[in-house]
Amino acid sequence: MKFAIIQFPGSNCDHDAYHATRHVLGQQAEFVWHKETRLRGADVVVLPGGFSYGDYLRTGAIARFSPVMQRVREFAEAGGPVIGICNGFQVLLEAGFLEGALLRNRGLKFLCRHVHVRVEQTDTPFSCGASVGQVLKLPIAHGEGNYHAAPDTVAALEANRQVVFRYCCAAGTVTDAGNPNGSLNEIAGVCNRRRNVVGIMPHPERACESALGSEDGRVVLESVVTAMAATGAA
Ligand SMILES: NC(=O)CC[C@H](N)C(=O)O
Repeated sequence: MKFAIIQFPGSNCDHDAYHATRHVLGQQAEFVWHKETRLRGADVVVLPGGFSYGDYLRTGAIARFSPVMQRVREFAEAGGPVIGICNGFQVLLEAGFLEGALLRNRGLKFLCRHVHVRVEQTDTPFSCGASVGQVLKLPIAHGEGNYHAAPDTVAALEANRQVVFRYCCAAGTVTDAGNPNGSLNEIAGVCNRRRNVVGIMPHPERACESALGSEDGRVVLESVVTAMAATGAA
């Protein structure tokens, strides 16, 4: 199975995503420069974390215009699995693949530490290997991770079960104490209505080996390998 890892100018978690998919999961992985207009037969698209275009204007606001994004849109519209991690999540929101926005963190500080998220939904390609209520210890590294949306949008996301990951405390209780950045409803990750596009603020690709302090992120990437194998893509 092949992962396409999109590289924007300023991406800095592209190599983490490559390492996790290629070396930890043992899958094929290829970098795809943002100016390219093909995805090289990829089965999964990863928009990695970083500071695309230096986070100028707004995070993800310039990257959404990169030529490759048209191809990513077609891929997603055809049902292909797409995950945006951190800055990738920001790009997906700016590009309108997902609803809402990521504001400056409550407290206005860049946060770099481990947090816990609870898996809320398992019928997405990036969570199908987990169980509902499973708690994952994952690192965050962001200045703009404060998920926000209009009240009716948040209500619709909840009603449609599009909140896939929620910040929680280590025991799995969802409270403000486990919310690092002020996100509404403790939202750490959402999916689109079709459920094939997922955005997540913490970094599962940086939590795939015990040497990094957690292997809990593996289930996110392994899920899509299992999901695609079931379709015959592997
Ligand atoms: N790790 C990242 O992807 C950084 C995210 C983003 N540019 C921010 O600081 O909000």
